[in-house]
Amino acid sequence: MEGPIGRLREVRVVTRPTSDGRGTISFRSFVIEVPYTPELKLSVGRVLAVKSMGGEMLLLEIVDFLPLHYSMINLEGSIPKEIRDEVMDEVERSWEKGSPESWVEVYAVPVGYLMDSSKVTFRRGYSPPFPASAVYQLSREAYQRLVCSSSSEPLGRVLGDGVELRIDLEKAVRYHVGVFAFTGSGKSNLVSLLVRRALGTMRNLKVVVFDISMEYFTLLFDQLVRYNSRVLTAERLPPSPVEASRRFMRLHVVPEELDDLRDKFRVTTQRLIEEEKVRYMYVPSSSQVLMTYGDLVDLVNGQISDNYAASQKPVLFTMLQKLDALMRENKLSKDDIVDERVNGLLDEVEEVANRSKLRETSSIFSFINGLRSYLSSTNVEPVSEDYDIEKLAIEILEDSEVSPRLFVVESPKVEEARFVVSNVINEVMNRRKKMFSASPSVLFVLDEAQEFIPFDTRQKNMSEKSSEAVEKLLRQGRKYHLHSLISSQRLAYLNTNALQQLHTYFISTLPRPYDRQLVGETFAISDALLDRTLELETGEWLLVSFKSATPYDIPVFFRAENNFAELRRALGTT
Ligand SMILES: Nc1ncnc2c1ncn2[C@@H]1O[C@H](COP(=O)(O)OP(=O)(O)OP(=O)(O)O)[C@@H](O)[C@H]1O
Repeated sequence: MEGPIGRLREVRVVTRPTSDGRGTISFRSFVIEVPYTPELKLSVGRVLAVKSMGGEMLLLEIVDFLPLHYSMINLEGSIPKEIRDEVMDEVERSWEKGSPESWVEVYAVPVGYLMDSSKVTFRRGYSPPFPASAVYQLSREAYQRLVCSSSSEPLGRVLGDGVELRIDLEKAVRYHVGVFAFTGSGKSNLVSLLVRRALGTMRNLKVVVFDISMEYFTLLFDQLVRYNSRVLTAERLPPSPVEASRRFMRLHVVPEELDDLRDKFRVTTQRLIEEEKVRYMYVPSSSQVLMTYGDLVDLVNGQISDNYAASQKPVLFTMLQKLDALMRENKLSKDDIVDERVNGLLDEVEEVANRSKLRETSSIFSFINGLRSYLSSTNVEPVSEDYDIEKLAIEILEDSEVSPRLFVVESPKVEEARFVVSNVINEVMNRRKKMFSASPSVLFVLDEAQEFIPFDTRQKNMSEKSSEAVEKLLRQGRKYHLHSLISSQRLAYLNTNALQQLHTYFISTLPRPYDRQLVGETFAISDALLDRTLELETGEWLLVSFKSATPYDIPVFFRAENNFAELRRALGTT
């Protein structure tokens, strides 16, 4: 620990209603008086320690600070102007040289840890601090031990003191990651940086980026070149690689910062097309969405609860039992697509209906016939030799050194993107569940996540399906080594069940108080700390993590490395 910087003067408790309005939440805040000198260096996010009743040091994090001068405290408008000016001239001069009458009021909040100062060890807990006690600043080494993992390349530098921030990416990925910030704060830059670091440090990881804004082809360009990879587009490209590369480039915006690399991009894209790294993926139009066994069970259940004559209901229950037996026997899940195996079942149910002496005009017969004609009209065999979602799922799960590691799946049409997201995730999860091995690990990246897991799925086409798939991935994915990184502009628009599954949050400017309050409540962090995110510049982030990215759950403000700079370096153009 370094020498004392000041003394604890006051403890305040702030209480407010929770963001859902159902209860209240309180935060403690401390006021520390620090003597002012022109050399004094303070920054938001710095960690302090103060002696507590339990004998250990209580850790606090700075959320704000304000210089004060004794002469200004009672300098009200009732004092003649001439005297006010004279006092203020004096005070202004004092900031340059320091004065015993000036000090800095530092506001800090407890971060939920106590420190044994002799061994520099930390444990979770809270113990009330003694008022008027000396407050210390943590040494650089102690701070590093608190917030930095030893593994992986740095993600950036801590704001204020420049410590390199290294996080435990493997653990962060395992427990799912969220990136939340107002548009233009650097979300896609950070997401790309995280993908880059994850591929670099986790040798057994594959990454699948679902891209509706068509940004990641450029943001991860060097990574696509470096690793075996696939960029999958729903656009049919011309057969000639030169033409195809021109067309493909037209579909993508090369950011201004990389304008000088436009030619290099075009020529290399042509190579990627020749190597089949960039290729067309067949996506059935939404009208061709195929019925799953889950849909069929729902349909039969729907028939049972409809106004059917009582005489038909036992037959429908028999149909459910037979369906259940068929699924068990064939190890089918509710996400598997219905196929010709259902035909036999329909014959049996028809037989039961006949034996029950139901009238020929009974609606159950038209239900069975409807299902038969659906089965004969859908071609559930692969439509063609095209690369499709099934092939993608197979490649994602392929555990071989030569199989692709990075996939960018482009679909700018939101409804289609939801279809792709839900089908890819379901296909990968179902296949993985039937496998003996949980290798490789897979990270699914969902940018603009509000489109896939919206708060309200009722109004949006296909969003119920994508929301269900992503929620399942977030809940069950970890045991199958399937993980997720989601990014969005507004937390309020997202499905809250999904948010609770994320253990690591990167937050930049979130202008709406509700969004900040939601994060505060999820991680029990003070509003005052989250309010500081309003002052963050592009590329600056607050990292909060629960038992994952950092050794202890201490919120860290940092400046992320610039993804574009790394891209340039990798392309040898710096
Ligand atoms: N860490 C960083 N260092 C330097 N510049 C950065 C950093 N992060 C982002 N920028 C710059 O800020 C700009 C916006 O970044 P980015 O496109 O990632 O924001 P965004 O939040 O994804 O925006 P949008 O929501 O509009 O897509 C880019 O020009 C990028 O170069």
